[in-house]
Amino acid sequence: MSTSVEQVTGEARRGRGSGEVAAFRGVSKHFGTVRAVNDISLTLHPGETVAFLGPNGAGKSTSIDMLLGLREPTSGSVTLFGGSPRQAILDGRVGVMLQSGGLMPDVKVRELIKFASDIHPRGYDVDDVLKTAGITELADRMVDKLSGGQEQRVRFALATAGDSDLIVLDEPTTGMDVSARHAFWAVMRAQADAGRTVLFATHYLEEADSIADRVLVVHKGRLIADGTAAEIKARAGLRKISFDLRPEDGADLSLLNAVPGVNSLDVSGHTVRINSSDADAAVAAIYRAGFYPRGLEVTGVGLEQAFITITGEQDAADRNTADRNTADLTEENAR
Ligand SMILES: Nc1ncnc2c1ncn2[C@@H]1O[C@H](COP(=O)(O)OP(=O)(O)OP(=O)(O)O)[C@@H](O)[C@H]1O
Repeated sequence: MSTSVEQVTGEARRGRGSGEVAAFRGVSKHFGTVRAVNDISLTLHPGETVAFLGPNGAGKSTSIDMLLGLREPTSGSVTLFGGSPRQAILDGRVGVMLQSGGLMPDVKVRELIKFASDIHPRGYDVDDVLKTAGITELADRMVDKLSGGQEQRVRFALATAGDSDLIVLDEPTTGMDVSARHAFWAVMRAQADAGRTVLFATHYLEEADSIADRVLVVHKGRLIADGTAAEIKARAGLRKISFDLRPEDGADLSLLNAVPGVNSLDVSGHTVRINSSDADAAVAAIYRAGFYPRGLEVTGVGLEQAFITITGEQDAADRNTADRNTADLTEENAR
């Protein structure tokens, strides 16, 4: 089953503000022959928490750079709050946490945040920012003596300071330990509950699944899915079937290879796990083949499996197109 942006779309915006925070209109960005971003159109609405997912090199950072006016599109347009990204940033409407960019050294955390407040168009209370980000205990530490995870938390504090309308985070939890991540997402939820729009790129799919109310999947520069995590999981069309087989039931495991709709099959000890695109047919076939499955469970797959399926389908579709083009060319040359 192939999944298109049109199929997985729209529903994520239910109940959200109808205004426009950001808009990409037919945006492409090429670096020489590399099509880093390829004809992306999308709108972010007020109050959405949006996860931006994609394999390495998919075009997430390039898209974020264009959203923030750090790079110009090769074609198409990007607007923030109906105007230019640069203007929105000058107006203090955007809080940002990027992957790169060091913090100012030789100052204490409190001094750094005070300095950032002094130059921020909206200004803010330093103690409030420290408290909100949960880093009050780091206030008197030297910035260049922070651990990687602590530095991430300070960068996050700067991104959330200033009551901006949009917070953009590029892989914000990289380098954070489990408890720091939990604390981080608790703060993020509060930010989203306060009505701020949050866009974050991540490779941690379980974070996207539990935090985001809208998920964008980019692959090879194209937007290939846009919906809630539940919609994307459902559209991947997969169910997970698991059961145990006892040796005394005398099952011939090779018969499992003939079960229809099997996307992946894993037999470990007596436990069988199947990812299936047609769980009903698969379960019926398992019984028909004479198996006696114990503790049979059919559940939905996680966002990670859905992500692998959707990006894999896109790769297969691209290969088919390339094969067709080669065949057409060969035919043309033969004429
Ligand atoms: N300045 C540049 N010059 C040339 N190619 C670039 C440049 N910046 C990015 N690219 C290429 O554009 C593509 C998209 O890169 P991008 O950094 O946007 O991906 P990403 O989705 O953020 O990846 P990751 O998850 O690895 O951070 C990649 O093929 C990358 O090599």
